[in-house]
Amino acid sequence: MPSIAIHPSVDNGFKATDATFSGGTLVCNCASNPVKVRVKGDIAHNHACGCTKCWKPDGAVFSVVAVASTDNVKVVENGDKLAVVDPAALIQRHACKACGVHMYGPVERDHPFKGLSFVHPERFEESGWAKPGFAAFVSSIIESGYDPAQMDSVRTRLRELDLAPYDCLNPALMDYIATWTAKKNGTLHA
Ligand SMILES: N[C@@H](CCC(=O)N[C@@H](CSCO)C(=O)NCC(=O)O)C(=O)O
Ligand SMILES: [Zn+2]
Ligand SMILES: [Zn+2]
Repeated sequence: MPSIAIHPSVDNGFKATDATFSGGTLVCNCASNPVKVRVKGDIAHNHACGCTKCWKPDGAVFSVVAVASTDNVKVVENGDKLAVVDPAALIQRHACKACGVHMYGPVERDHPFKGLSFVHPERFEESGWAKPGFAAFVSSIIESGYDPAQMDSVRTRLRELDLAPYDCLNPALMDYIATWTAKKNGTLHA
């Protein structure tokens, strides 16, 4: 029986990570005049995301998404093709109007992720970026139409791929968010 599809970058074995990867150029899917976004330095917190909002390639059940410092993210070509998908969202996902690929999503609001941009490393021209380390918002795939009866199989497959499944973010990021919140409301002192 074919195994459950998660995302093309992990389904048939992940291409090796390069410890020296230090960023590159994200390119959209347009055959002509593609949008190009330069990311300086490595990405962090790469993960599979099952939420309905993150961009997924055709046929993928999960997106693969990571963060970079917004200071290190620069639109270098055809930025006129970009539009914000949902201006009300925390992550201001800038998508190519022609092909739909999300190119970068800065967080600008007062939030623990302020100053970070969400990017999809599979759009790098270069290889060598780090493999996703966990799976977030797994239950959310049901919101995109996934059969709820298959969720045990999905989580089993994610564990096989070393993508520990969580229905929100992983403990490290949830602790980071809660620490920021506790400091902001004065419960925790810096
Ligand atoms: N069930 C909802 C969840 C959407 C959601 O909260 N997504 C997260 C993770 S995105 C990358 O990890 C999030 O932080 N969203 C903020 C935003 O989208 O602006 C659904 O599936 O839609
Ligand atoms: Zn495009
Ligand atoms: Zn998401």
